[in-house]
Amino acid sequence: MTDPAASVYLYAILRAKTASGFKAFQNVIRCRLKALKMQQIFIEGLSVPTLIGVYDWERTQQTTLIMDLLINADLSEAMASDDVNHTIDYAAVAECVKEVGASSGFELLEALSKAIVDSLCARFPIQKLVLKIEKPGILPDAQKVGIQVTHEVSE
Ligand SMILES: Nc1nc2c(c(=O)[nH]1)N=C([C@H](O)[C@@H](O)CO)CN2
Repeated sequence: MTDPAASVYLYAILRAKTASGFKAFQNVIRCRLKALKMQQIFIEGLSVPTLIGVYDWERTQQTTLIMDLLINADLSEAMASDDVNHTIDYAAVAECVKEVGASSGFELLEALSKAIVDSLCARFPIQKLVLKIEKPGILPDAQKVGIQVTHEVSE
């Protein structure tokens, strides 16, 4: 148990005399531990130039995609140490995504998303990743089209 406050709650449970008191304290602990796991890093509106598209006219030059990333990770060590080496550096994440974009030439956003997810999860201690990829100005009656994928890393 990484949270020092959790031991306080545990002590409180041991002191709880009634069944309802015990349950209430159990719920406090559950909420507290859940909240501690809900640590996220995000990047919004990342421009990623890449060769992408099904049709010939899309493959004559790179398209700039816009990506949002939401990463669940354990940030508690960096919270305590204030050291960037103890967390997932979002600048490094952005660089990794741009590298995949620059070096790939997929037809589908789906295939590109898999390459990005694989690359990020291989390099960073990610628990869960939500990746949204937007392709602006493609359909005449839509501002943007795109996909969103969620990847959970099993323990
Ligand atoms: N689900 C998807 N549908 C489409 C994609 C895609 O990547 N995923 N791509 C295209 C074309 O490349 C589009 O950009 C131009 O029509 C079509 N549909």
